[in-house]
Parts: sequence; structure tokens; C-alpha cells
Amino acid sequence: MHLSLIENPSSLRDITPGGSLIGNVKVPGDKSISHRSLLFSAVAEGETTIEGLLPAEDPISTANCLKAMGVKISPISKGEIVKVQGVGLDGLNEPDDVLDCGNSGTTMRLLLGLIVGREGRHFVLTGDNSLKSRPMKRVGHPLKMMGAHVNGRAKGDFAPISIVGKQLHGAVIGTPVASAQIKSAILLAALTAEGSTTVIEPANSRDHTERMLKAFGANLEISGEMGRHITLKPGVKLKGTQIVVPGDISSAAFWLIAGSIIPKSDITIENIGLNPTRTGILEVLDNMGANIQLLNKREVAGEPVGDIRVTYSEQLKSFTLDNEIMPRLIDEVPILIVAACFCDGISQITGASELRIKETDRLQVMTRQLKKMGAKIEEKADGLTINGSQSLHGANLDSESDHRIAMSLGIASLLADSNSSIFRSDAASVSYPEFWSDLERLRN
Ligand SMILES: O=C(O)C1=C[C@@H](OP(=O)(O)O)[C@@H](O)[C@H](O)C1
Ligand SMILES: C=C(OP(=O)(O)O)C(=O)O
Repeated sequence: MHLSLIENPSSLRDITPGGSLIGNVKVPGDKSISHRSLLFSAVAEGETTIEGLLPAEDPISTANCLKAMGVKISPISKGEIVKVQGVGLDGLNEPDDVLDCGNSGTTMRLLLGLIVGREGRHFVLTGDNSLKSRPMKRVGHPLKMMGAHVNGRAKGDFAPISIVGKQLHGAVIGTPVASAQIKSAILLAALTAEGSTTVIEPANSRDHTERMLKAFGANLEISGEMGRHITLKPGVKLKGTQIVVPGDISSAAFWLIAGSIIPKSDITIENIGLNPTRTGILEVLDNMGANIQLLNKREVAGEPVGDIRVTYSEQLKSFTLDNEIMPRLIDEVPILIVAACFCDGISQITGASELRIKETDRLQVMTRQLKKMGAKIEEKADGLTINGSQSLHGANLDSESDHRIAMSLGIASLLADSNSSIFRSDAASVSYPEFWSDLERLRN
């Protein structure tokens, strides 16, 4: 056990570099699937049981919003099976107060889709300072094409967002970006619209909504390969079911990269969701020449799952990311930027402008923070150029309250030549509350 990781009350975390990462780790439940399991079971008939739900701040925001609209959800804690008593498609009460989506874009955007069709009911959605600065018109606009009444600051783009529920009508909607949040909001609104709705994506985004809506009994047809057409026909009641949530590949990504770049490391990550719309990171690691072994591949509740063993690779090749692969690894870009600092040659990231509208502007924040450690990174409008084979030095770092930045800087700090401290490291709790204790346990 390494004793160099010291937590103090202001969430300033000191990290002494050195050592390797060795052992097994079980990452918490997939965040995208956790949100969806709560949202869909809320409007199903009867009880749904959810095993492996992520007990982190973002899904808890979703649960709290649903509870405020009369949905009964049993306590969410590690290892507990969560039970949701659905209120049916006509349910969801008008809440007494504003619905607080916290830091979670998925909560706000999917909830918008779920509530816009609740006739005559009034809802206001808000969130923390980060969420209040993230664009919501990308969801409000297509929902208006279905007859929704959505208003907010900056002509409806920013929260607080207010909604007066209306009877919606079906529509054929092409989304301008491959975003699972936009697609899912439209499909949720389509559940109570008059007539069928088709969503056409420019490229395939993660498909957990399609898989899970089918498991709840929705009438959903999918045609085409890339840029699929997804058609939902309303008039079918969703039925409560049993859900098993696999581990989150976006959380596993920190160990996949750490194990590859930290000398002598050997980590086995158990029970990772391997949905092909999410495995871009494995494609990139394979091209970089990383030592990755896929073990025990199986199917659990409609999603592919497996364990992955990763061992240190002495010479990792640089990589390029473009808009084709971006939807399959969108949340893994911050930790891939760290990887780029330690491989041979120059890595190029393009087609990544969506990173600018996440919890922070992740291209700008990663550049600002890693430059404090001496990294050579150049920021472009839609990406970065990163020099490899660097030796980073310790620095006073700041997650800027972004969970993925906090964890990425934690891994970078392990390879610096002197101590670092990370301010606001507790941001990790948004998606991976036990990240820092897992890190401490794996250190050797
Ligand atoms: O649907 C989801 O669960 C998510 C979709 C992605 O966002 P976009 O839909 O904006 O690409 C991703 O970045 C986010 O963390 C979760
Ligand atoms: C972008 C993310 O989540 P959300 O959009 O739900 O805030 C994320 O988890 O990296």
C-alpha cells in the first residue's frame, strides 16, 4: 500500500509519483445505462429491479428528479439492488419545486424528452453552474418540431428551462450531431406522441436507449448501418423488467491507460460493458500497440460484457482521432490526451469540438492543466496536437470541477518527476466515487 495519497478536507489531493499499478479492479456501473434504467422504469407499468446501478452523483440527480415527480425508488447504495415502482406513461406528477439536475447533462436532456409530453403540467429544470452553461437548444429545438413548449435563458438554450407539457405529434428528425442525448430525448418524447417518430443520426451514437426501450417492450425499428434510422411507434405500454448494469468502460479507461503507460503495471478490470458503440478506446489502444487481453467475454442482459487485462507497454505508438471514431470514445478523450504525452511521436486529435461543451471545455482545460506540468500541447478549434515522449513535472493542478479531468490529472501525476496536488479532486464522485481509493489500493 502506497501512503503517498493524502486526502484533506478541501479536496486538495497530494500525489507522490512512482511505483506501478497491480491488481484487480471492478469499476462501478455504466453511467449511461444507469440513467436510462431509472428514467425508463419510472414510466413503465409495475416494478423494475436494477442490479449494479452506479451509486454516483449523476444518477442520483436523475433519481431525485424522478422522486420529485412521484416515482418511488428504493435507496441507491453500493451493492444494493434498486427497485423502481413505475407510474406509467401517463404518470409523473407536476413537481412542487424546480428539478435540480446537478452536474448531469444526461439527466437534463433525457428528462426534457420524458416530460415535454405530460399535458398541462409545468416543470422547471436547473443544474449547477457548469450545467447552466451547457447548450440545451440542441434538444429543445427537435422537441419543438414535435409540438413541445420549451423555454429558457438565451432563447431557450440555457437552464433554467421551463416546460409546459403538450400533446406532441410524431416527426422525422435528422440530428445535426451524433449525440445519444439528443436521440434519446426525441425517442422518449415519441413514446406519448400521436403518430410515429423517426430519428436519423449523421453517425451512430451509443445505442443503450434503443436496446433498453426494446427490453421494456417499446415498438422500435432500426434500419441502416451507419447513420441509422430509428423509428418509434407509440401506443405500447412499457413493462417493468430486470436490468443488470455492466461496469462503465469510460471509468475503466483510466485503468486501461494507466496500466499501459506506468512501468511494471498489470491490472485486470472486471465486468466491463463492451457495447460496440462505446469501445473506441480499445481500437485506439490496439493501434498504439498496447498489451490488452479481452477475457471472459459474455452477454449480460442484452449488453456484451468482459474482463480486460492490461500490462505495461514499453513503446506505445502515437495516435490520431477523428470525427469518425469520436462518438465511440467521446468521454475518454481527456485520459487519451494523457496517454499521448507518453507515447512515441506526435498524436493528433480532430473532430472533437463536442468536447468544448461538456462539464468544462475539456480541450482547453486539459491543455491548461497539462501545460502546468510542462506538456507540449497545441490547441486547435476542433482538437489538439500533442507531443509524445515527454517527461512531466509535478504541479499545482485543478480539475476545474470536471470529474473526467480530475481522474485524468490523477493518472498523469503518477508519472511526473515530482509531487503534484490536485485541487477539486472530489469531482470524481460525479461518475466514479471510489476512484481515489481504487487508485490507492492498486499502487505498489
Ligand atoms: O447519452 C449519454 O448517456 C451520453 C452521451 C454523450 O453525450 P452526447 O450525447 O452529448 O454526445 C456522453 O458524452 C455523455 O457522457 C453520456
Ligand atoms: C459528458 C458527460 O456527462 P453528461 O453529459 O451527462 O454531464 C461525462 O460523463 O463525461
